Order: sequence, then C-alpha cells, then structure tokens
Amino acid sequence: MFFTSDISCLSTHTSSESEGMACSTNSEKRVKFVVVGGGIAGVTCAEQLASQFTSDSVVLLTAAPLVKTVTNYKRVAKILEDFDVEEQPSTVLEGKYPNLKVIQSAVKTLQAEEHTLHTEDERSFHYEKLCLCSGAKPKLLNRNNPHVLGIRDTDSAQEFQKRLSTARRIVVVGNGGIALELVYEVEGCEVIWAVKDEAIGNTFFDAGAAQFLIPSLALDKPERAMPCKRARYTTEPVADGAAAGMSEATVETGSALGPDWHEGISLRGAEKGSHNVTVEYQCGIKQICTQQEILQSPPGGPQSSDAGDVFFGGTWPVYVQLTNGKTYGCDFIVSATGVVPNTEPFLHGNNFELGADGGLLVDEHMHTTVLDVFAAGDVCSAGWEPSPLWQQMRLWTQARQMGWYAGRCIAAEVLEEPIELDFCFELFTHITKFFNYKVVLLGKFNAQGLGQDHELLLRCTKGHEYIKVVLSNGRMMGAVLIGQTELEETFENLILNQMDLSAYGEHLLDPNIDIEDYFD
Ligand SMILES: Cc1cc2nc3c(=O)[nH]c(=O)nc-3n(C[C@H](O)[C@H](O)[C@H](O)COP(=O)(O)OP(=O)(O)OC[C@H]3O[C@@H](n4cnc5c(N)ncnc54)[C@H](O)[C@@H]3O)c2cc1C
Ligand SMILES: NC(=O)C1=CN([C@@H]2O[C@H](COP(=O)(O)OP(=O)(O)OC[C@H]3O[C@@H](n4cnc5c(N)ncnc54)[C@H](OP(=O)(O)O)[C@@H]3O)[C@@H](O)[C@H]2O)C=CC1
Repeated sequence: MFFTSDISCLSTHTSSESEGMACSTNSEKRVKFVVVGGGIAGVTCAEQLASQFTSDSVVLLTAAPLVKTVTNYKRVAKILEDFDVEEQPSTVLEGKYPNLKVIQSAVKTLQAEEHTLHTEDERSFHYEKLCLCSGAKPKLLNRNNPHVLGIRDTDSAQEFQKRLSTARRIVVVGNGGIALELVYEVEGCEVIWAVKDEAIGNTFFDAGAAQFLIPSLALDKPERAMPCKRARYTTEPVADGAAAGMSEATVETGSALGPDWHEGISLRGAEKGSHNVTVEYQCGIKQICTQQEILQSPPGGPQSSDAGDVFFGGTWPVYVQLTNGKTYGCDFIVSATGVVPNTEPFLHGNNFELGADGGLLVDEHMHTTVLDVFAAGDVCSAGWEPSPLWQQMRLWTQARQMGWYAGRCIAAEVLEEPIELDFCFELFTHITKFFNYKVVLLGKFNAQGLGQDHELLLRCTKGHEYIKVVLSNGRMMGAVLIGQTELEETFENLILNQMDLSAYGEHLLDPNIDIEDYFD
C-alpha cells in the first residue's frame, strides 16, 4: 500500500501523509519506484510496477492535471494492437492500484547520483528505480512568434480551435501525422499546406499512397456516421494565458494527444463549406513577416500568389514567404514539424547519453546510461540493435509498449531475473486513420533502409483500397494497407515468418485469390 512501510514520508506537506513514516532527510520521501510523466508511457509503466509489486509504493509524478490511460485494448494480430486513450483524473488510477500515488507537480531537478528528484512544489523524492517518461514537445518553426502554433496537448488543441473559429486562411507547415490530420479535418477555412516533398504524408507514405489519398481533399468531408460517444479529452475552458498555443510563453506540460483527438471538438473556420486545401509542394518557409515587412520588400522580391490580398488592401495578421517564391497572408501558421524529446530538466548535471534525435538513449532493457534510471516513450531513443523489421517512431503504440516493457525490465532488475527484449519490438506495427481511411503500416512499410534491394507489389482501387507490399529476396519486409483490406493479420504473419514468397509473384495481391485462406 502507498505510504506504508516502504515509503518514508518526511515531507512537510500534510500531516496525514507524514504519519507513521520513517525519514531519510528532513524533506524527502523514500519511494521504491518513481515514474515521471502521466502520458501513456508513464501510466503504463506505473501500472505495470504497481501490479507487480503490490506491497511496494509507486509514485507517478506528472506535470499535467490528468493522466492518460489505455482503454478498449484489442490485439488485432500477434503484434498489431489497437486501443483508445482517455484522459482521466488521477483518482481513477489510484483507485485501481492502492499502492500507486499520482502527484501533480513537475520535476524541477534530478540528482541521479543521489537518487533524488525535486519537484516544482518543493517536494523531494528518493527513489530506488526511476523511469522517465516525460514525452516530447513540438519542434516549432519559430517559438517566439505568437502567430505560429503547435499542437501537442489538450490546451494547445483548444487554442487552435479557438483561433480557427475566426480564421479565413491558415498555413500548415509539415508533412507528417499532424498535418495529415489537420488538412483533412479543418473545414470552413482555406488551408495552404506547405510540404517539403513531392508528395503528401512523407513520414507515413510513398507517392503512390499519397496519390490515392489526395482526391479526398477535393471532396466534402463526409458527415460522421456516428457522433463520438464521449469526449476522450478535456475541452474545459482553461484560464486566460494558460492556452497560448505553443509559443514560448506557454506552459508545455500536457500529455500528447492521440487517436481521434479531433473527434470531440469542432475544427471549423469562419467561412462556409468543407475542404479548401491548396498543397504547395517541395517548399519550406523562407520567412514569416508582418504586412509592413511585406510592403517594404524590395522590387523583384517575393512573388505573391494572392497579390490582391497582399498588395491591394487585404490585410492579414501574418504573412508567409515560401521558398517557392509565393507569399500568403493568413490568420496563423500551424507548425506541424515534428517533435523533440522532452529531456529537460533531467539532463542538467547528469550523465545521460543522447541518441541522434536528442532522446535519452536506452539499451534493450530500457535502461538509460545513468544507474537505476530507465526511460520510455517519446522521450527516449532506442539504442539497441533493432530487428530488421522494426524502427522507432514516436507513436501511442510504442509509448504503451515501451512503458509496459520498461516496467517489466525494472521488475526484472529488482528481482535479479533475466529478461529478453520483448517480442513487440520484432516488428513495427501501426494502425491509424488518415482522410477517413483505416491505415495499417507494417515493418519496413516504406522500404526504410532497404536501398535498391527490394521490389514493390501494388493493388489499388480508387476510393476503396491501396495495398503496397515491400519484398526483399522474395520475403515480405513491410506493407501499407489503406482501406478495409482485412489483410493485416495475414501480412503480419507473412512478415514475421519470413516465408519465401517468390513463387507467388504478383498473385500475392490478386484480388481473385483469397490470400487469407491460402496462407492460414
Ligand atoms: C496531435 C497529435 C496527434 C497524435 N495522434 C497519434 C495517433 O493517432 N496515433 C499514434 O500512435 N500517436 C499519435 N500521436 C503521438 C502520441 O500521442 C505520442 O507518441 C504518445 O502520446 C507519447 O506518449 P508519452 O507518454 O511518451 O508522452 P506524453 O504523452 O507527451 O506524456 C509526457 C508526460 O510527461 C509529463 N511531463 C513532462 N515533463 C515533466 C516534468 N518535468 N515533470 C513531470 N512530468 C512531466 C507531461 O505532463 C505528460 O504527462 C499524436 C500526437 C499528437 C501531438
Ligand atoms: N495518426 C498518427 O499516427 C499520428 C501521429 N502523430 C505523431 O505525433 C508526433 C508529432 O506529429 P508531427 O508534428 O506531424 O511530426 P512528424 O514527425 O509526423 O512530421 C513532421 C513533418 O514535418 C517536416 N518538417 C520538419 N522540419 C520542417 C521544417 N523546418 N520545414 C518544413 N517541414 C519540416 C518533416 O519532414 P522530414 O521528415 O523530411 O524531416 C515531416 O514531414 C509524431 O511523432 C507523429 O508520428 C501525430 C498525428 C497523427
């Protein structure tokens, strides 16, 4: 149970907390396990520890007022999984695990050599084992410009919604998950979508899949067949100033949004109508400027695609000069340009090694390079030799899998038991929805790292399904399944068992062959 023998509470916060506890120093609580972060990785790790060590205390420290929990978990195939994520008050979690205590306070400093953490509200914790699950934050184009927004948590989503409601035109920059979701979900507002690449959705798709999806942007968004049964994320108004998008002044403390985050909120601009998206390919942002700066541009400067607005009276709060020479005035800019691991404030004074992407480097046991400190989810960089069919991507699924596995690794270390890298890291799997299509990604779905040493098989029925299989030496290495293909389980098996499929050639995707019966 929490606050019993193994947690020595010497905090001066409440007398009830202090009762019957031995002290280590005057203001320090001794806890067996501390997990930092109330996102999906931290919560899963804390649950794993709390259920495995029922007579030891687990403290979950989080900067956000609500915690994220996995609900409706479904195993779709051996590894492929699907689940919902809900924000819940910490009491729900504490109700499930009596030895788990959630404390809402951001960690201010970590003194790893002393095994001590200090929080913003002046509490101190001495841990035996620590797991850092502090997530990531948006890598914004410009953190100081109030016209540039990022979307990460419920506060920033709410700010986006508020600004959108009066907007006539926005510019979305980036070509990954958030941009794909936004350009499809936003209605009643012109969207200029600036992508660096030749095709949309480069973090998830190749040009073929992009070609399949892009017509959806020219159609009206279908009415949702069934309204969302319940809001999964809070949309309560927040205090003024607390939701300032993701500019520098913003308190970046919330957990990341996730599947269907936009279902509970209206993403409608000031105009009538549905989609109105213009994609500007192969360009980035040259400059973000005011109207005055635009007017002062030297002759022969940036060409304007909407010169009427820019140069003849129309005014916009902000102007975006693209590297393709066009300039757009808009209400605001969404920077959907990826994330950086949230390693602050843990790095200061500690010897964490970082991965190439700036995450806390972890080995195959989710151990960082610092004694007794583990990490999981968006904050970490997988430092082990990955399976040829797996790669790290900062997604819900991996946050859950890593949090769960980190909990098991911590337990194994405490119990001095051996543990092998979990099977879920054998194969990359992701199930999601883009442009109202179910999307399943398996293995090396974009032939990542395969160089020229691969061939592709494709099957596409416009408006219905897009199937791409990546083969190398006759073995299936990856697949993209868009639409209700029902092939995920069979393909997952074929990728995992690495069966030689050379003999089947293109028949592998022959719509007249029931491939499921064939291989099951
Ligand atoms: C808009 C959006 C849509 C997304 N959609 C999908 C999707 O459809 N599918 C998918 O798979 N993935 C999606 N993702 C990605 C997914 O949400 C993340 O990969 C995942 O949530 C990461 O979980 P995490 O627990 O590692 O981090 P987070 O959820 O970011 O949680 C980090 C936690 O750490 C806490 N914290 C941070 N610093 C401190 C500190 N100093 N002290 C104490 N606590 C701290 C925060 O309060 C938070 O509770 C989406 C992300 C965004 C932003
Ligand atoms: N349904 C899902 O699975 C969803 C998942 N997510 C996850 O949430 C996280 C945040 O999403 P998101 O921000 O979209 O991140 P992503 O990593 O998915 O995409 C970032 C995109 O921005 C591009 N980019 C980076 N820097 C610049 C720049 N300076 N100018 C122009 N383009 C740039 C990247 O290009 P390049 O790759 O060439 O650097 C990439 O196309 C990600 O981990 C993502 O996977 C988010 C929404 C939905």
